[in-house]
Formats: sequence, structure tokens, C-alpha cells
Amino acid sequence: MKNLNICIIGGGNLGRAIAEGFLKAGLPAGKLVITRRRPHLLEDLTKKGVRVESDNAAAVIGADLVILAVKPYQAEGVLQGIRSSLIPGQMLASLMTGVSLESLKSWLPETVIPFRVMPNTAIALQESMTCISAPDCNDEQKEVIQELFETLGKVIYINEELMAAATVLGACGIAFALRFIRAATQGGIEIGFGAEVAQEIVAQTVKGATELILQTGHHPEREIDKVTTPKGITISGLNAMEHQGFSSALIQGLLVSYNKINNG
Ligand SMILES: NC(=O)C1=CN([C@@H]2O[C@H](COP(=O)(O)OP(=O)(O)OC[C@H]3O[C@@H](n4cnc5c(N)ncnc54)[C@H](O)[C@@H]3O)[C@@H](O)[C@H]2O)C=CC1
Ligand SMILES: O=C(O)[C@@H]1CCC=N1
Repeated sequence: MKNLNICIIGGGNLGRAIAEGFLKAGLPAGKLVITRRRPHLLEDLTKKGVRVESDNAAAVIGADLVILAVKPYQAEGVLQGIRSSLIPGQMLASLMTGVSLESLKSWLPETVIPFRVMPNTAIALQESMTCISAPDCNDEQKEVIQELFETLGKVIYINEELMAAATVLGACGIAFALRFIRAATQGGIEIGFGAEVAQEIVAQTVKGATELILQTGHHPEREIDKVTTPKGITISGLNAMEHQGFSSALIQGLLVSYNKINNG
């Protein structure tokens, strides 16, 4: 991965997070170019040795992999701007929500094969859940892509039909999980802790719960059963949450996000 030259187009929330993740993973700063219309906003990356550009067409020259991280409605215009600078053999990863491979192909030269990548902002800390759909890549290209994104967290390959679902569960999921952390922290303050301590307790507890599932593969309810003492306080709290629609609210939210991708 240290040999790949990578160009990120669109240094916003996600583009910047990916650049930070690559640097943490040991990619030499000189192998990375990132673009933004107002490059001075990425001054911190410039200081780390990353080339920051406002000219997309110049930035893609020499890149083995171009990562497109602009807003979905900007996709076509940005690709038209770099189209004539792309050369056969370059790979193009699109992070854009709801932009199909079919659309990408119609905006790209035939010799450039696009694939879709759906990471989340934890990619900055190499803790992303990254779902990839690359039906037009060969096995060797898939291996290179997998190896690259595995330096930034977990990777799974999925069919493109599942990309919208992956976006909601994995990418939006960061915000959903953080809202749980915020709410639990607010509850913790009401029952006696200062905000900072409450947040630390909640965040470490969520991390522990996550590890119980990731390391054992157990169903969450199996681990919940170990916490819910009969006639105890946990089951009373859980049931009160469910009476208020806890699980239902979460599932409804996922569906609203999902339907918005499909219906615009
Ligand atoms: N933020 C997230 O957690 C996730 C975002 N995505 C997708 O990633 C894409 C980017 O999302 P965000 O980073 O949140 O948006 P953002 O608005 O923070 O970043 C987009 C960046 O592109 C820059 N930009 C716009 N036009 C440009 C151009 N012509 N040349 C160079 N740069 C240009 C903007 O200045 C901005 O900094 C979207 O398509 C989104 O659907 C996917 C997964 C997660
Ligand atoms: O909210 C959004 O549209 C983007 C896509 C997934 C995360 N953020």
C-alpha cells in the first residue's frame, strides 16, 4: 500500500478523515494528494507534507487510485472536469451516497473502472467499517483494494444492491451510535456524574459492549441475559425503554434514511 499514489477529490468531512487514516496507517505523506475548492482549509494536512490542490485535473495525474468524496450532486461535474486527465489503469473509488456504478461509468472513460466504497468517519482512526462493491474489478485489483482499506478498519465486499443499506447501517450508523452515547451521558448527569466523567463511563461501556459482540460473535440478547438479574434493575430499565419505543425508534430511523437514498 505504501507504493500506491492516492488522490482524494473533496477534502471535506470524509475526504479529510480518509487522509488522516492513511497517514496514521503509515502511508508516506508524499504519496497523498487531496483537493478542495478552498485548499487553505486543509492547511494542517499541508503541514504534514500532503499536497493540497484546488485543481482536480492536475491532482489526478500520477495517481494509482482516485477517491471521489464530493457531494453526490457534484459527481457528474467533477468527473467531467477530470475525465480527460484520467489514463487507462487508474482505479476510481466513489464514496458518494446513492450514485450508481452505472452513472459513474457513463461519466468516465471506458478504460477507467469505477468501484464503490462506503466507509464511515471512524476511518480517521483506522476503525472504519468499509463496505465495497467492485463487480468490474478483477481478483488482483480486488485484493489490492481490500488490502488498502483494511489498513483503515474492517472491509467487506457486498453486491451493489446492498450499498444503500450499507450506507445507512455503517456510515449513518456512526451518528446513530453517537446519539445513544449523548443521551446516555445526559442521563448519567441527571443521576449524579459530571458531564466529562459520565461521557467517559458511557463511551468505555459502549466499547466494552461492542467488543463482547465482535470477539464472541454472540447475539446481543445472550450478553444482555447475563446483565439482567431477575427482578433486578436492568430489566426494569430496558423494559421502560422499550415501552417508550427504543428499538422501534431506531428501526424507523434506519428506514427513513434508507428510503431517502432510494427516493431522493
Ligand atoms: N460524512 C460521512 O460520514 C459520509 C459521507 N459519505 C459521502 O461522501 C461524500 C462527501 O461527504 P462529506 O465529506 O460529508 O461532505 P463534505 O461537504 O464535508 O465534503 C465535500 C467536500 O468536497 C469539496 N468540493 C466540492 N466541490 C469540489 C470540487 N469541484 N473539487 C474539489 N473539492 C470539491 C467541498 O468543498 C467539501 O469540502 C458524499 O457524497 C457523501 O454521501 C459517505 C459515507 C459517510
Ligand atoms: O448523511 C449523509 O447523506 C452522508 C451519507 C452517509 C453519511 N453521511
